[in-house]
Amino acid sequence: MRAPDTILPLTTEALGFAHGGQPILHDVSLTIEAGPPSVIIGPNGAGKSVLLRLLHGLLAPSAGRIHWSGIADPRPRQAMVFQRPVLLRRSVLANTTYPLGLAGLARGERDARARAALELVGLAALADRPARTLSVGEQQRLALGRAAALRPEILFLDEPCASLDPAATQAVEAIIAQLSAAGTKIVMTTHDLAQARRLAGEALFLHRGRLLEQSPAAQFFAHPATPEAAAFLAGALVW
Ligand SMILES: Nc1ncnc2c1ncn2[C@@H]1O[C@H](COP(=O)(O)OP(=O)(O)OP(=O)(O)O)[C@@H](O)[C@H]1O
Repeated sequence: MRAPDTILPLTTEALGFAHGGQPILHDVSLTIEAGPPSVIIGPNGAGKSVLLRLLHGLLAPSAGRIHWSGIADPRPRQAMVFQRPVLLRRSVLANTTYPLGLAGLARGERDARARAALELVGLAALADRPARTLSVGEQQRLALGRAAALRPEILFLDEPCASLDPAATQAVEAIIAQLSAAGTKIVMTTHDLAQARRLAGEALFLHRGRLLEQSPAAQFFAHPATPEAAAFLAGALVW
């Protein structure tokens, strides 16, 4: 049977996550459609990373459900990049081909895809370097290239620029914008409001484990619907 063309939209119904009796996310119902990046924002500890991990399937919900469109297994069609990438003690190229091997691609295809991805993230010239000798910014670009080589339909990014300086952040944002323009659905977290304004097509505002708003970015930033979001946008100390 032919695989469906898309696994989007992604919907959640009353999604909840608790750990050790502590509720962390409550009653999160959202729909993620194809299109420009969906950016999850909110104060530290709001549950942004936990939500991303639930959506990617790394954590199991304690309540509610996650539904992907279509009948295919969504796992091969999604990828995730973490705040601090875990790189193998191998070359930049080998780090990029490794997941392609796990995905079952033939050697020639692995190499071609990996080299194209390294080109995209500006690391083609460093293909033979041990990955762990890269700068922090280069390592994050490698993580993005490695994920992009899998050609996911949806790419989850957890604070992709958390430990980067402005130049490295700009490089990563350019890659994100390029992937998005080429049709990859980006779902990312950030606590950097300026970054959210630059990248977001829509904003999802999380506060103390609840999704208080999901709206088009222009609307959210100009007219937040809740006092919590308004205070957060105004730079008040919100937690
Ligand atoms: N895998 C996990 N299992 C149990 N609890 C977790 C897990 N990951 C995070 N938590 C807890 O869930 C709460 C929300 O954490 P989370 O990392 O999702 O917040 P965040 O909004 O991403 O914050 P930050 O901006 O600081 O990264 C915290 O209290 C954290 O300790």
